[in-house]
Amino acid sequence: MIIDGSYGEGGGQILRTSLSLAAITGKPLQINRIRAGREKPGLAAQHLTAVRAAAAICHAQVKGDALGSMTLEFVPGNFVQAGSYTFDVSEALPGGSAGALALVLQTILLPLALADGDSEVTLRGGTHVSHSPSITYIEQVYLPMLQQMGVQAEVELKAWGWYPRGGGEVKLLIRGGSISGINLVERGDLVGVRGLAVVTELPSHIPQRMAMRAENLLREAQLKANVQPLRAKGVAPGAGLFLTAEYENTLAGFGALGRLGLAAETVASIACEEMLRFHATGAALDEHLADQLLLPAALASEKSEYQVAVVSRHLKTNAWVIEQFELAQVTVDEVEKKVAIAPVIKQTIK
Ligand SMILES: Nc1ncnc2c1ncn2[C@@H]1O[C@H](COP(=O)(O)OP(=O)(O)OP(=O)(O)O)[C@@H](O)[C@H]1O
Repeated sequence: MIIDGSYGEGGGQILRTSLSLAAITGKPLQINRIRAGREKPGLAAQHLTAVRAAAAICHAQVKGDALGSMTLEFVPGNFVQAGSYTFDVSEALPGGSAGALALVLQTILLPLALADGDSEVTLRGGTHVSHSPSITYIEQVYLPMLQQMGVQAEVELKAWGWYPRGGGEVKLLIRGGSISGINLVERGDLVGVRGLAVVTELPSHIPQRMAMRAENLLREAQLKANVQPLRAKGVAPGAGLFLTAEYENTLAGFGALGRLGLAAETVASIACEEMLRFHATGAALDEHLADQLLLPAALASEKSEYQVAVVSRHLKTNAWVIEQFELAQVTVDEVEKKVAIAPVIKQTIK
């Protein structure tokens, strides 16, 4: 299988989806022009860790696994082995890295979820960093939605890791099994919004102010909201506000990260505005879950269909990668914003 890493979005997701699918199907993979669409193309610490993690679970032989590399050859050695693994993003870069460990987690989760046996994975790196799912999103939104598809996995946050220091840690438990399809065309009524306003190594008035502003903004919009302030220990200062909207049939997640010079109230309003924008669309899935559920849906034993808030370039690019592996037919209706996934060749899995 030869994949053009510059296709569409031209980002890291093409690499990660290809790695997951190569591990699952056992198909040798060559990927060229990796992250050609990005300012600093090639493998960064997070991507290199994902390559090493995917290789470890299926004993792959790898060429091109170096920082900045734009080509990779990945030849799986055997079927994915459930077991105990540790992957550390900071080891991929001299001086450490806050690369998003959620993206490494997503690369190996489905291969391990389809393997025989249970796995326990320790991941170290950034837990809450921009342009990636936070571990709070993984815990509150992504894994519970996967659970609706029969995937049994849970994550525990052991240490917070923010940009630029990283130093976070999570433990992931996965029970091997199969994946079922999902139908999420109707999201149902809003049950409520819950949130976490968190800081590490910063004064307690910051999470309190974030939580209060978020609750006020959401209540002004007539939404039931409960946002908990939390002051935790960490290796460095960090702050963020994370919201989960629970609807009758689905979950959606939003967040904003604090930084020096950004008022606590502003962090809260950025996350709330994102949530309210999504709520107004009436859609079942948030923009990010929309591209992230494609892969489990393609690996499921039934068809899936869902309605999304935004048909993003990430979504269309991920659909293209999945189709290259001939595992599923993905139909994206850009007018109705509906995505239909019909898995095709089951015998290539396992
Ligand atoms: N706020 C967020 N919440 C949940 N998921 C997110 C969020 N921001 C980004 N994501 C998800 O993170 C993934 C990012 O993929 P992308 O291809 O941009 O890769 P990347 O490895 O971060 O690399 P690159 O630097 O190449 O962009 C996508 O699945 C996207 O939906």
